Amino acid sequence: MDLDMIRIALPNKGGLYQPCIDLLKSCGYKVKKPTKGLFYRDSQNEVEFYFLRASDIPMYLSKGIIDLGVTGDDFHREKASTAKKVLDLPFGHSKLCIAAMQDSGFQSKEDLFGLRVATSFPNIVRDYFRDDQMEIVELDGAVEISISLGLSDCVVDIVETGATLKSAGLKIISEPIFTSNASLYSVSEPRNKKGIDKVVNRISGRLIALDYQLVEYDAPVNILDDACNLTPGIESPTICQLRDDNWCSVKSMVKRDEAHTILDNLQALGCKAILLTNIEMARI
Ligand SMILES: Nc1ncnc2c1ncn2[C@@H]1O[C@H](COP(=O)(O)OP(=O)(O)OP(=O)(O)O)[C@@H](O)[C@H]1O
Ligand SMILES: O=P(O)(O)OC[C@H]1O[C@H](OP(=O)(O)OP(=O)(O)O)[C@H](O)[C@@H]1O
Ligand SMILES: [Mg+2]
Repeated sequence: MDLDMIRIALPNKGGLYQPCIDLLKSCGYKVKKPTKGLFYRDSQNEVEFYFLRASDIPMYLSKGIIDLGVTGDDFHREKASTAKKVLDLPFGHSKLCIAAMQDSGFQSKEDLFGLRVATSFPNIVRDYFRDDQMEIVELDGAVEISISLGLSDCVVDIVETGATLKSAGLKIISEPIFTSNASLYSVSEPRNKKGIDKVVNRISGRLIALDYQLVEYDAPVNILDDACNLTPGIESPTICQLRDDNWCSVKSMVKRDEAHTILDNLQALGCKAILLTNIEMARI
């Protein structure tokens, strides 16, 4: 084992796979899953990628076998992992919901006491219901079909849009029991903290870059204060004098989801040559 290399676990398939690859590539890592293999080394950046089941990544982290891993918060909780959450990632948003047949008549958690519940998250379900009489049927996947096959009376399953449950003739009962997204987790006692921090700084820089855009515009000096109030930036806007003394050029970071409203308001103030661009990477 090369101790200089940081070992990073990524889900080998499913909904988290491609967003993970895209995120790491955008951070400058060379990462690809070999057609048959589960390992790829990026020597230049001193990292090794291991492609594992999302549900197994918490265990590898708990045992200190890998340094960093991306998985869902639901699996982290289910496996009672000792890994430390480092970053929330902007994908893999889902909920664990209780569901039963549309015509079952079940309306609340209490209606399910003593019955059979099928799930891939037995520990979360046990903690939620706290009912010794309930039978928890553990399944690896395709949980939604277990009721119509006669294996269970209800399920606790991952829901994003609800389309899977709907097409299986199921309805959601009560509030979600767990809300999840993909996160970057770190081993709790790092052997190479410097190396881990380097990776984490790149990824958090990319997340900031995704959250913000760069606005540049020319403002008449008499409205400069008003314009800067609209675009205060993170530290402070950059201001350059134009050749024409009556005008300044301003550059500032703005939140992506506020950018277009800010552009409307800058234009209404009398600013010109307003440009909005994406940020590839940011180190704040
Ligand atoms: N439809 C979805 N939308 C958003 N996140 C999801 C969705 N399905 C699963 N996830 C999340 O992705 C992670 C991996 O889920 P899952 O176990 O389904 O992986 P998978 O690779 O699809 O494996 P499997 O083939 O066994 O289902 C979980 O943390 C889960 O919360
Ligand atoms: O609410 P929805 O938008 O329908 O998404 C939820 C479904 O997505 C996941 O399945 P996935 O796509 O991973 O397929 P899988 O059955 O192979 O896990 C999950 O296991 C649910 O079945
Ligand atoms: Mg899946």
